[in-house]
Amino acid sequence: MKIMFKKYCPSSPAPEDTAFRVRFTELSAGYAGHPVLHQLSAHIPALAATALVGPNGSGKSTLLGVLAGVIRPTAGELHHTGSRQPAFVPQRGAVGDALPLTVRQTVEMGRWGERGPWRRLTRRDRATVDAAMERMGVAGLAARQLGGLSGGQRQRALIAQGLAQESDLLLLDEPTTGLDPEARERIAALLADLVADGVTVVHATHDLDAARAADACLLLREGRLAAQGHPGEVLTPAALTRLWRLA
Ligand SMILES: Nc1ncnc2c1ncn2[C@@H]1O[C@H](COP(=O)(O)OP(=O)(O)OP(=O)(O)O)[C@@H](O)[C@H]1O
Repeated sequence: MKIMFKKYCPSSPAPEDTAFRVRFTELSAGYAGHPVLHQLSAHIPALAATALVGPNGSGKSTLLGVLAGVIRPTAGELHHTGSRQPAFVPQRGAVGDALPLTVRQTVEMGRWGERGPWRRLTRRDRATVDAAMERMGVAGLAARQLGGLSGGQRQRALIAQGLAQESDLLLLDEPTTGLDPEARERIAALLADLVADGVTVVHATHDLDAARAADACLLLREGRLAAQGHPGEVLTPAALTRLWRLA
């Protein structure tokens, strides 16, 4: 099993490097005594949005964890063309309501990878945090407790934490689940803006409209890749019926 981060060299990208941000081959992964992903081979296109779609338990979050580097593959190859560590935004429900954190403190945690949790943030760190909050439209909520926000506000604060990591690869676990249509649209528009600005976005989703708006789609079934390609080709009525009937 190999995991590789390629050194970033903007002046002379190899031709293949411009095409994908992550590529994996025969990738398997899971939890102690519980294999989940089985021999997946696919790539995540660079500077594009990729949707991970599949029924509950099909392995979307596990694949995000592998791409984020928090779950170690048990077999296969994983090749990153970027040199920056991916930024991972977990499911909103995984972030405790009871945590006594303000929005600003939450977003500041995005600098910990660079700074460490106990070091004072530099002026540049604070500017990065401010810019991330501004970008996600949560600057006006900076002093509010995370647990007291609406679902959409909280999701934007968590994405701002991801942005504060200044990665070129943003991984999001169900960023629009449980949100009303307006909040969903706002997040979809913000993610599209990030892609236009050079961020590669991968999001696990049950929201088929969000998946159809992506540039690429990986369809998972029981930890295996059922299809990959453009959402228009992958998310056909026949494929979706088959997938959910078998789920
Ligand atoms: N920490 C864990 N320890 C053991 N098994 C786990 C763990 N997390 C997930 N699993 C199992 O791995 C399998 C895949 O789960 P995963 O969360 O990756 O699927 P998913 O497609 O993201 O599901 P959902 O749509 O419900 O979020 C499931 O059988 C799940 O029970």
